[in-house]
Amino acid sequence: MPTILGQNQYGKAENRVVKITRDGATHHIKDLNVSVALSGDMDDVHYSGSNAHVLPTDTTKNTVFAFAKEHGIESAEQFGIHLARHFVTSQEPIRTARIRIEEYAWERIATSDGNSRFIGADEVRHSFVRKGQELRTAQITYDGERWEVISGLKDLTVLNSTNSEFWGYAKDKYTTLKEAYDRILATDVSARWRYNWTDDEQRMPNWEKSYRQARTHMLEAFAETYSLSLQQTLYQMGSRIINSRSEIDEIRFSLPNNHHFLVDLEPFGLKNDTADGAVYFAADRPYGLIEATVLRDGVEPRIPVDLTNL
Ligand SMILES: O=c1[nH]c(=O)c2[nH]c(=O)[nH]c2[nH]1
Repeated sequence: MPTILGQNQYGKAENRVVKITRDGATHHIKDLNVSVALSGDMDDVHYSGSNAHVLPTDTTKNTVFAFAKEHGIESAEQFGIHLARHFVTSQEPIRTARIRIEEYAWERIATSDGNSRFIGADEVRHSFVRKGQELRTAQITYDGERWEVISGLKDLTVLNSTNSEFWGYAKDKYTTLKEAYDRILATDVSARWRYNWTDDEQRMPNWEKSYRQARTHMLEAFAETYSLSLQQTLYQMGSRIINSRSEIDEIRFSLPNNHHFLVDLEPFGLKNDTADGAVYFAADRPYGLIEATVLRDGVEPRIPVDLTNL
């Protein structure tokens, strides 16, 4: 049966590019997922395997990161126009470039209520929380006598664009990680906290207020901690809640380390360091997974170690 080639396109999909621009202590973030699809005179590569017209998908990926560094990301539209024009005008066989962009929206971590102990909105200008993501959870158990209430949240995505380091760790012959003195710290917070309320209806906590406050304390501790490891930040977040909320005795966290790697743009003559306008590759896996319980001194741990069982 004779066959002919129909519509075809190719490129690198889902380039996760994060750009941090610094305006003094105030940082700005652009977080995009960029997919490139190129089409044109591509019969030969399909029919005979000749790659002469094929600009590698790897190159399209590099172009996305290099353009983010060199030309900036004013808007998804402007960035896409720039890329599409480049591919079509620089490679004769490429007739059409389709750039699809998803943009993740972030907002600054700021004080939500007057009585929290935040250090002042304009002092922490490098801390962000992803918009509209998290899920609130609750587990209530009653045996006819006593209650156990475990509340929590998951997928609360937060990011500090500075004030994070990681160095001085154990090394063996398999260690290749470079010590970091200024890195992005980002995680999707999963947390479960257990209330010490068990029976007295009169002394029942205000669940709505308690949730709001716990969330706020968590975000503030994340933003305010100068972090030497995600483990240290986790402990700060947990102890802030235990110390500020007398109704909560125990909190367990599961924190993926959402790695952001500085892209090596040296081959394109572009210096890419953390000083300003740094471009990062946001990797999705594998990821570090940091988990721990923080307890009020003297109480028994009761939240299951594996939060997926809750
Ligand atoms: O905050 C971190 N904790 C680690 O245990 C770790 N391990 C690693 O490779 N990077 C990091 N970062």
